Amino acid sequence: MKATLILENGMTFQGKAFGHLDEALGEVVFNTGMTGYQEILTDPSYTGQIVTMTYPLIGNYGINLEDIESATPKVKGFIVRERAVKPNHWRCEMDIDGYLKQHHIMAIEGIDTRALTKIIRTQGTMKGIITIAEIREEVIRKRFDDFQNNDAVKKVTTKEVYEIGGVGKHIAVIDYGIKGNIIRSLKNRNCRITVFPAYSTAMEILKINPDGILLSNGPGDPKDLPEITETIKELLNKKPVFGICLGHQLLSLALGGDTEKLKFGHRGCNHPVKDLNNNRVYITSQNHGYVVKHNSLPTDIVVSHINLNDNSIEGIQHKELPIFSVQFHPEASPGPKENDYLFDRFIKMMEGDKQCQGITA
Ligand SMILES: NC(=O)CC[C@H](N)C(=O)O
Repeated sequence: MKATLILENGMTFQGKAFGHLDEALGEVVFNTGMTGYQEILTDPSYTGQIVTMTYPLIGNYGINLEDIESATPKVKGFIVRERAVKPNHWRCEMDIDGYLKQHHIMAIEGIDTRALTKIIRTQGTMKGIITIAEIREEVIRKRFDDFQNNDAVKKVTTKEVYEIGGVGKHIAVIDYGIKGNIIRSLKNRNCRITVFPAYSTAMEILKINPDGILLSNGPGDPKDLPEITETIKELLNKKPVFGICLGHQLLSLALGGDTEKLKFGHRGCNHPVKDLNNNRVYITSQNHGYVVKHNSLPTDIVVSHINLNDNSIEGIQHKELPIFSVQFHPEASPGPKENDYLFDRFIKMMEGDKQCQGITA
């Protein structure tokens, strides 16, 4: 069945529908990962976004029910150059078409994703619609004008507090739309984990007397979450804090910093980041559209990580207190696993290891 991708700038692309045959409206972003489409589809940080994959063949190893980052796909829509119709892998349980159909996610294939990515890179991230219908110009305009994504965290956060047993450090994890591998990374380190809904109060969180607090990744603009930022302010100074992606952005706002939107974001598995603690360059997994602004942070905070592609801030650390955060994904999934040393750093920090606590530049 024919389908059209309509961009906010008026450009259209013709392709073929797959997955749920209907319509999807969202912010069009691109991901440069060559593999990892399952993890990408199910990463809650993509809530409200239509993801286009720059790698030209998607779906070739099919879908299994292990490599998922949350129970269901969270992308609003999916764009590929070519969909593999006959997946082949020993763990493959179904094909991508059936999977997206089952979860009502609209997708389009046959799109020149290279041209589309170039448009986004030059003009910036913009909204888009994928549809099998003919929609009138005014209706399209109205849909774009009405589109909002500021309640995305509310949609994906856990509704209830839940606990995962363990004999190690007790971590209060605040779920803004958490990826499964963050939990697995803590579990692998024997942590006892209590997961809280995004809008939990500082009192509720501190009541369990955790050894440390992890602020998770999540969708949307951190500035749409002033209440959460206030809660984080109340947590600072009380417990060691580790923030990842949205958690890093919210922590930065709570510390008095500022964030802004990147032109087209960072989404992929091979972004070079320098850890200024040890001067090593790591290859990181990324998925974000917002970033902490340079020179916006108070003097007791140092920039600990820098993106080597565009020099943007990739991590911060408090000079005195056990507080640090990164913009990229130490839990990988998809992408290189070489950054999971940061979970070890968090554990050491909770054990009172001062060396992990702030760099003196
Ligand atoms: N992965 C994330 O946590 C993304 C953070 C935020 N939603 C952004 O796009 O910048």
